[in-house]
Amino acid sequence: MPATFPSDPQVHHAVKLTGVTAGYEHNIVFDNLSLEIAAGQFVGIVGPTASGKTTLLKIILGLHSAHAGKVQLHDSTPANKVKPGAIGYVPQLGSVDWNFPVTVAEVITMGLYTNGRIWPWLSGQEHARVRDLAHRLNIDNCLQHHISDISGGQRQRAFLARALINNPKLLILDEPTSGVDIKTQHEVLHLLSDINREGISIILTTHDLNAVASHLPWIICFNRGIVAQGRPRDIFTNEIMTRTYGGDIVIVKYQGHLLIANSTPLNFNGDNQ
Ligand SMILES: Nc1ncnc2c1ncn2[C@@H]1O[C@H](COP(=O)(O)OP(=O)(O)OP(=O)(O)O)[C@@H](O)[C@H]1O
Repeated sequence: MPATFPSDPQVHHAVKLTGVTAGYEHNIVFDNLSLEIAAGQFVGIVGPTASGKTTLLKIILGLHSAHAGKVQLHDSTPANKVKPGAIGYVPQLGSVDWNFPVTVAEVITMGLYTNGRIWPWLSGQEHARVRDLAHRLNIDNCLQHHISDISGGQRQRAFLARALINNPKLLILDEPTSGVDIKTQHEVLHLLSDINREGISIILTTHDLNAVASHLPWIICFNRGIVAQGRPRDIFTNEIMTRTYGGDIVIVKYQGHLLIANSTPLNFNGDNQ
């Protein structure tokens, strides 16, 4: 198993972190972190809660400043100098206020305002782009619906369309598979694979280990630093899962598939004890 994604001088990087230390006031979340993600990669970051996954995404996005180290996007650009819109970001949808009075079309259109523009009118071309993206993501029939009146999977697609509206080269998603059923999780990951095949680099975080094991080509196990990274079949081992999560995860190989389960038995009430 390669320790890192092949480091080749010819490889263009979507993201390169060198010796990055980051955290909040007295809480250092990770120290001296180096990470390279090649352009065109589709990477899943997994790890226990509070292990620093969102903090890492915020550092890449330039939403949070590192205490030390260098953050580069697309080979040489300092992360905070990247053109607005060059990175598409889908935040954790758990943090969104669904009572906010906006329609799906307005959510998608908001993506156009990340570049600091203030005029509210869309050109004919921009209207067409909103419609095309909605069609592509199969939400064209709910463009005028209020965001509280659509399903979790449709909301995820609406925010994905918002992130894609500026044709980003890099797409970053924080837990895009949370809060939706297993079928929708697979649909979202299929959709992301299609988007990745068009040349967009993708980085996502997730707690859905089975979903990423079957859909993503490259996994980073993260717990306040990189525990391991590689292809799912090399990463989802009992040894690496124990190092990442402690002792609660077991891996079962069944008919050529990896099944990842919580090893803590349930009692009669269904509560973990
Ligand atoms: N805005 C903040 N201010 C202070 N501490 C924070 C802030 N955001 C996160 N933290 C702390 O930083 C650590 C890492 O949090 P982070 O959200 O990056 O973890 P995570 O792996 O994304 O968690 P989860 O899987 O639960 O979303 C935690 O100890 C958390 O309490």
